Amino acid sequence: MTTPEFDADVTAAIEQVRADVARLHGELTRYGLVVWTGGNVSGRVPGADLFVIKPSGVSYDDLAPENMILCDLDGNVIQGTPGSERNPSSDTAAHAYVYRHMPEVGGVVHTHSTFAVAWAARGEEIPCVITGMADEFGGPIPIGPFAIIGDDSIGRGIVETLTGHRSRAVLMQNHGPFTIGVNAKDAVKAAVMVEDAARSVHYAREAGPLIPIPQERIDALYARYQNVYGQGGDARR
Ligand SMILES: O=C(CO)[C@@H](O)[C@@H](O)COP(=O)(O)O
Repeated sequence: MTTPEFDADVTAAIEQVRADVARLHGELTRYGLVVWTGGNVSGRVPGADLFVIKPSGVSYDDLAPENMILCDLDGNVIQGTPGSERNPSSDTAAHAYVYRHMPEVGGVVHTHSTFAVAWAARGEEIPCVITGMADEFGGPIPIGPFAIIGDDSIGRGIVETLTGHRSRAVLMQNHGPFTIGVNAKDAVKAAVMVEDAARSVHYAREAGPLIPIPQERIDALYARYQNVYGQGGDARR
């Protein structure tokens, strides 16, 4: 089998995304967002119609840049590249669909984080009742449709739900959260923050009625957080 040739810039970009995606899977376990081999992270390769995703069902302890899987935007594994001997993630078609239809997206993450999955099991969006949600998601975290795993269904549900929506997270009904970002790290951050919001709002609602935040306040909080919070060189600026 021949190894495909990429120019120097694309080759360097592929290596960087492989390293980032492999390392970022460790953030899912660090924040308790997955058990066993559940969940996955992918990253678009800048300057190429390619993305990198984890191999299916491989222990997080064994993930490394060289066993990440390089795919085209149709979700086809690029044969002859490192890792291509394994099957890609179960959700490869979903990630690929998002990359094809949302060109601004550079990273996609899926987890089975407990509280977000509980909201997904009820098919209930998470209301925006804490400033942390206004900051990070600019409003409620929406529910996406029930979708079968393995074809374009999940990806179509993500794109239909998040296109034109401020949220970078969607709770796919009966399944769990998928998040998007300008890069893989940004999508992982959204996965961490959606679980934090799901947990806080769950406990708040258990204890009593939720106090809504006026829309103009949500808008102001979101604008500040997206444009002022952090450092000027942050990826989302
Ligand atoms: O949710 C599902 C399957 O139901 C998958 O995302 C999860 O099991 C992770 O699968 P992969 O190891 O990425 O193939």
